[in-house]
Amino acid sequence: MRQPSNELLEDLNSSYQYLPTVIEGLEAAKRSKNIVILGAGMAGLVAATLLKEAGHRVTVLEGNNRAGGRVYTVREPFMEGGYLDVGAMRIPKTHLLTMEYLKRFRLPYHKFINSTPKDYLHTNNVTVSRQEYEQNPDVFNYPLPSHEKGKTATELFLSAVNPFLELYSASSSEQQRQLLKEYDRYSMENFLRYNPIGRSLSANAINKIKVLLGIEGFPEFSFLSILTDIVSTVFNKDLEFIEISGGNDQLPASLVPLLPNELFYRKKVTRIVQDYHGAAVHVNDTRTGNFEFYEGDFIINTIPFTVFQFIDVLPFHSVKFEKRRAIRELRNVASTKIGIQFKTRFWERDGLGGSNIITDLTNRFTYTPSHNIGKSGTGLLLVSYSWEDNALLWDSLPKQEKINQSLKGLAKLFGSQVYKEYMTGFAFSWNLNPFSAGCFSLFKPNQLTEFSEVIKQPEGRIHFAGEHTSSHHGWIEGAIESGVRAAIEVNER
Ligand SMILES: Cc1cc2nc3c(=O)[nH]c(=O)nc-3n(C[C@H](O)[C@H](O)[C@H](O)COP(=O)(O)OP(=O)(O)OC[C@H]3O[C@@H](n4cnc5c(N)ncnc54)[C@H](O)[C@@H]3O)c2cc1C
Ligand SMILES: N[C@@H](Cc1ccccc1)C(=O)O
Repeated sequence: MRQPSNELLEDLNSSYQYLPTVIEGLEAAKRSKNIVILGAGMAGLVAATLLKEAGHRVTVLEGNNRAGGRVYTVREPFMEGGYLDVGAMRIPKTHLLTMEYLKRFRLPYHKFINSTPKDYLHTNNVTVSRQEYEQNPDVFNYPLPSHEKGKTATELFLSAVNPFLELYSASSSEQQRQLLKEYDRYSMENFLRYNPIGRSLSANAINKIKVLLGIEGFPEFSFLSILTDIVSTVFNKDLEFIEISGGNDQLPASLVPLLPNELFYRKKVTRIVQDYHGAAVHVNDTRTGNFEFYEGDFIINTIPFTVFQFIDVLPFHSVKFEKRRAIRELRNVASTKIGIQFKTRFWERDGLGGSNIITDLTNRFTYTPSHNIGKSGTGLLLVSYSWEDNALLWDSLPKQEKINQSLKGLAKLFGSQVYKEYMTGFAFSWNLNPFSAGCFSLFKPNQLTEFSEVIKQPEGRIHFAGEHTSSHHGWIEGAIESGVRAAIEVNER
C-alpha cells in the first residue's frame, strides 16, 4: 500500500526526538532518587536501565515470572529449536529507537517477509496468488457496483482516504489540528460508509477492505488510528521489516542483565499510595503469597490501563478524573496466535518460504517463517493470527480444539497433508492474558483528541509509560519511546 501522506504520520509520530537519549543516555542525575518501576516489559526495562545509568536507585516490579511482557517468544513444546514470536514478531526498519537497541546489543536479525507476489489469498471460497489477485481484483467475486469493480482492496481504500490525506497535507498547522479533531469523530466503518470528503463505498466494498486489509475485527475503532497505526504499517508494501534471528525475546533479555539487583519477578502490584513524602507500592508475591510494599520518591507505571484498573491508587483524588476515564475507556484489542510445528516445510514446495497468507477463514492471517527458508527439517507456521472480533471467536474454544480448527482452515489451502505433517501446536490468547488483557491499544473515535495527552501525564508522583501512552500504539517502538519519555520526566524532577 502506498504510504498515506508522510505528513500525517510524521505529525503523529513523536519517537524520533528520543533517539539521542537512547544513544547517549540521560543527563546525570542532579539528585539520586528512589524510583519504583511497575512492569518489566520493554517500556519498564528501558526506563529502568536509563535511570540506573543516570545514577538513580531503581526497583522494577514484574508480576509475571518472566520479563519482556508482550515481547514473548515461545520455544516449548516445539522441537529441534523451533520457536514462535507469540507477541511482537516484526520490526519496521523505520523504528529507529528499536533498531538502535538491536545495534547496541549486537542482536542478529534478518528480513521479515511481510508479503510476496506468491502469497495465497483466499476469500469467498476462491484461492489465488497475490499476483493473480492484483492482476484481476474481481477474482473473489465480491458483489460490487460497476464503479467499484476492477480495484483491489488497497485501491478502494486509498480512493476513499486520499482526499483526506491530500487535504491534510495542503493545510496549515492550525487547519491540520482542526482536521484531526473533526476526523477523530469517525470510526473506520463510518468514514468509509459516509465519507465526508470523498466517495462513500458500498458495504460489500468495505467488507472486501476489512477482510483483505485485516481491519475486519475492529471497524468501530478510530479511522485516524487504524489509518496511522495499522494500514500504513503492516499493509504498506514499501515498509521493510526485520525479526531477530532466534526470537525477538532476545531484545528484552539483553536489558535484564543490566538490572541484576533491581528486577523482581512475581511481584503483582495491587495498590499505590502516594503523598507529599513519597509513594508506596503494595504487591502480592505470587510465589510466597506474602504481601510486601516498596517505597520510592517516584513511580513509573508501564502496566497497561486495562489491568491497571485492578490496582487501587490512593488518595483517590491524586489521579485526575480525565485520567481515570482514560484508564477505564482505553481498549487493548484482543489477539490470538496459534503456532503449529510440522515435520517438513511443505509450504516451501509452493514457493511460500516467508509469506503472508490472508483468508476470510477463521485463521485470518497465516505467516510462513522468514527464517531457515530452504533448510530441511521441521517447520513452524504461525497458522492463525487474528485481531479483536476475529480473535474473540477463538477464546470460545479449548486449546486442542483451537489447534484442530486452525488445521482445518490450513487444509483448505494445502490439503490433507497438513494432518500427516502435524507434530505439535501452541495457542495464546492475549485477551485472556492477566498481564495485559489484550494485545495492543487502539483508539476509538474521539480518543485520539481526548486521550493522547492525558494518558501520558503524570499524576502526582506517578509517571505513565507503556505502548498505550506513545505515538506508536501496538509497536515495540512505542514502548521504548514511552520508557525514554518517562525516564526523562523523572530524571528532571
Ligand atoms: C500479538 C502481538 C503482536 C505484536 N506484534 C508486534 C510486532 O510485530 N512488532 C512490534 O514492534 N510490536 C508488536 N507488538 C506490540 C509490542 O509487543 C508491544 O507494544 C510492547 O511489547 C509493549 O511493551 P510495554 O512495556 O508497553 O508493555 P508490556 O510488554 O505489556 O509490559 C508491561 C509489563 O507489566 C507487567 N504487569 C502487568 N500487570 C502487572 C501487575 N499488576 N503487577 C506487576 N506487573 C504487571 C506485565 O507482565 C508486563 O511484563 C505485538 C503485541 C502483541 C500482543
Ligand atoms: N504491531 C503488531 C500489531 C499491530 C499491527 C498494526 C497496528 C498496531 C499493532 C503487528 O505488526 O502485528
